[in-house]
Amino acid sequence: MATAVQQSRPPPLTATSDPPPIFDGTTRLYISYLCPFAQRAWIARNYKGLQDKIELVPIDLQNRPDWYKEKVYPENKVPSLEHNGKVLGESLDLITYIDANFEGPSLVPTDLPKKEFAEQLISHLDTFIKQLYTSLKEDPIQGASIAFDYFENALGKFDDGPFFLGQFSWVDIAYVPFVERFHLVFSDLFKHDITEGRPKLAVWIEEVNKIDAYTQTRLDPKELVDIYKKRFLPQQ
Ligand SMILES: N[C@@H](CCC(=O)N[C@@H](CS)C(=O)NCC(=O)O)C(=O)O
Repeated sequence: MATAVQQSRPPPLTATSDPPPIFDGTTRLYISYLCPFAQRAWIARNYKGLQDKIELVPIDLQNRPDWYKEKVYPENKVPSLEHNGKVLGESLDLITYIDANFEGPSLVPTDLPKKEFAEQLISHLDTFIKQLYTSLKEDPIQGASIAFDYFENALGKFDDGPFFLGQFSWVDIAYVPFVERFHLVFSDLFKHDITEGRPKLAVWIEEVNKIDAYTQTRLDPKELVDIYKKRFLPQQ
């Protein structure tokens, strides 16, 4: 696996941090390093090579500054994007917004069959995520099997590359934070390898891990597993 040098991560802003000079014309992406939704927008920003055009502002959600809700984003969630005097939210909207409003390689296909398949996969996201989180409380292997069989099958649709639409796109970005988490969590907590019997998923994971725009956003595996252990297996 290609391992790029980890870019330095600014420390998260907390309840005692001053706000940045909001609406001074700087474009800012507010994230939390732990949030899978924020990770999507962060990957899109990196993939398009916008590191110098979109400033990353990490927030400590457990110790959130009041000014974030009051001055930046009344929804009080991450991610949000401050751009041209406005603040926008919702991770999937932010990926397509960043794609449409900034330079860099395109993330949304124009080819009709791919566009349509992308919509189908994006509308399946809520189901996919729910299946995985529910499985942790019920039957992990069964839940993983339903969620990742769909994934494996979807990867067979286009054969001009290892990703959902052949080439890397916003669909891969939308799914990858959850695959990262559940690949590790199933392996560590339940000794279950989600790639077993799913060769396309195995290649997808391998290929996505060659993309710096993504690897720069990955969580520390130990921290990730600890968070899930505490949340889902409190007795251990
Ligand atoms: N639908 C939103 C979900 C964002 C979201 O739930 N973010 C969480 C962190 S992972 C958050 O900010 N939670 C803070 C809160 O709910 O108070 C998106 O896709 O951007």
